Order: sequence, then structure tokens, then C-alpha cells
Amino acid sequence: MALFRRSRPAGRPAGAATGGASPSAPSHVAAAATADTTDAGPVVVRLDDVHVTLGEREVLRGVDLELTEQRVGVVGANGSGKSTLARLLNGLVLPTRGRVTVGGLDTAREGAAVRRLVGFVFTDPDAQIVMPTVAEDVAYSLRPRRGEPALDPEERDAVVHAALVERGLADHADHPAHLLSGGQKQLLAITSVLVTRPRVLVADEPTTLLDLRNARAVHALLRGLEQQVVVVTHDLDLLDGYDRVLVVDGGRVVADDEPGPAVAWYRRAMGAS
Ligand SMILES: Nc1ncnc2c1ncn2[C@@H]1O[C@H](COP(=O)(O)OP(=O)(O)OP(=O)(O)O)[C@@H](O)[C@H]1O
Repeated sequence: MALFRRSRPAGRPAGAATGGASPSAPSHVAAAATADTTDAGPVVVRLDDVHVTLGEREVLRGVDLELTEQRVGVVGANGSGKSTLARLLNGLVLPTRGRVTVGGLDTAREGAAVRRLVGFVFTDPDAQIVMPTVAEDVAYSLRPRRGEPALDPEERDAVVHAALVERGLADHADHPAHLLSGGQKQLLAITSVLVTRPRVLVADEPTTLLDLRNARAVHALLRGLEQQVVVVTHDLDLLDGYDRVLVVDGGRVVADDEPGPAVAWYRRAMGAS
């Protein structure tokens, strides 16, 4: 792919809630999630000359970005480096060269604090559902972290219940998580991430395993969140209304624009229009 002129507009600033009130998190969770940045304004995600080598292969090659928008989409061909880029944002992958910061926190040195700010949703919810029942899985996210007091069980259960009600999963609270449908599992995985109230949510192809109706439901959920959202997807139509779309190719961000021009450029580059 040829490099695309980077004409990214400023985009709508993040910070303003777009609806979808979150269940109230216990005070220590909320405090942990916001301890490292000011509450006002967006969390600034910065990548400075980031290179990532995995095995013998340089998967990302000199990525510079500053993300502050409420809704950012990431698209690109298979193997282009999208997942690697997404995983950098909460320290699941660290740069081989360069630096990634979130709210001023360096992912390489302050990974735990970064992960309180940035929640991550995987493609396959089975990869992130860890407890036997639906309610237990959400409660697991509220376990005390190092140096923090454990939650009062009643308070924890109330937070879990509110989160399940909000996502339409309350009737399944005591059901085995592995018996949920694919769409319900992804909702559970997202609920378990959101219950800790991250300020940024990164989702790596969260709808790839879902049918059209569930895919749309998950995208609608992501759209309505108060958090900043960065979503990797092959589902180009669902990026309508996003603030910014990045096109990744060969380990570089080759286009960076509003959804209309970025997606049109990507379709042309893929020979699909
Ligand atoms: N641990 C690893 N060791 C070696 N190479 C890896 C490793 N992880 C990923 N890669 C390679 O890095 C490249 C980019 O992978 P990545 O998963 O970021 O791509 P992607 O754009 O998300 O692809 P897809 O759309 O298929 O999910 C791929 O060629 C992949 O094979």
C-alpha cells in the first residue's frame, strides 16, 4: 500500500459522556482507575516512534500517534499489525524501541497503573472469562489489588448485580459462564472489564466471532460507553460516526482520518471498491 497523506482532523474531543451510565464502582476501584490522570478531559494515549519486534519479525515499524478521541477505529489487512498496536495500549505488548504512555504513565514501567486506566477486550471471550459462573466472573474483576483493601462482600455483590442488570445479564447471574451464547459471553467479558471503570477500553475484533445481530449489539454497546474506546475491526460499516479511523499496513499507520475518507481509502487499497 502507498502511504496516504495524513489529513486527520482534530476530531471530537473525548471526555463528554455519550450515554450508557456505568454501574457505580466501589470507591477504591474508581479511585484506582483515575489516580494517575486528572478527571477533566481525555486520557492522552501517546506512541512515540514505536517499533515492535516479535520473534524475527518487525511487526510495528515507527508508529507515532496521539489518541484523545472518544471513538477510534483501527482497520487493516490480516497480519498488518493491528492487534499488536492494540495490545501496546495497555502494556500487553511492550515496545522494542520507542515509548507508549497513557495518561503520562509509561506502559513499560508502570504497567499495573496503565491497566487500571485501560481495559482490554479480546476477540474470543473464552480467553478472558475465568470463573465458573457469570456473577463470579464479574466479581473476580473486583478482587483486591496489591496494597488495596478487600471490598465488603455486600458492596461487591451490589456492584456486580448493577453491572449485570445494565448489560441484561442479571437473569444469568448464577449460570455457568461457559453455557452462555457467544454474544452473551462477549457481553460478560465486556462487563467484567467495565466493572473496574477503566477510562479507556481497547477491543480487539470483539465482534469477529459473533453473528450479525450480536455484532451490532456489541458495537452499539461500545458506541454508548462513557469511556474512550479504541476498537480493532474488519467490520468497516460499524465505524460510521467514529471520530477517527487508523489504517494499518505493514506495521505502519498508513492512513489516519475521519471514517469516511479513511475507510474509502482502505477499500480502494484493498481493491474492494
Ligand atoms: N509472538 C509472535 N511471534 C512472531 N510473530 C508474531 C507474533 N505475534 C504476531 N506475530 C506476527 O505479527 C504480524 C502482525 O500480527 P497482528 O496480530 O498484530 O496482526 P493483525 O493486523 O491484528 O492481524 P489479523 O487481522 O489477522 O488479526 C503477523 O504477521 C503475525 O504473524
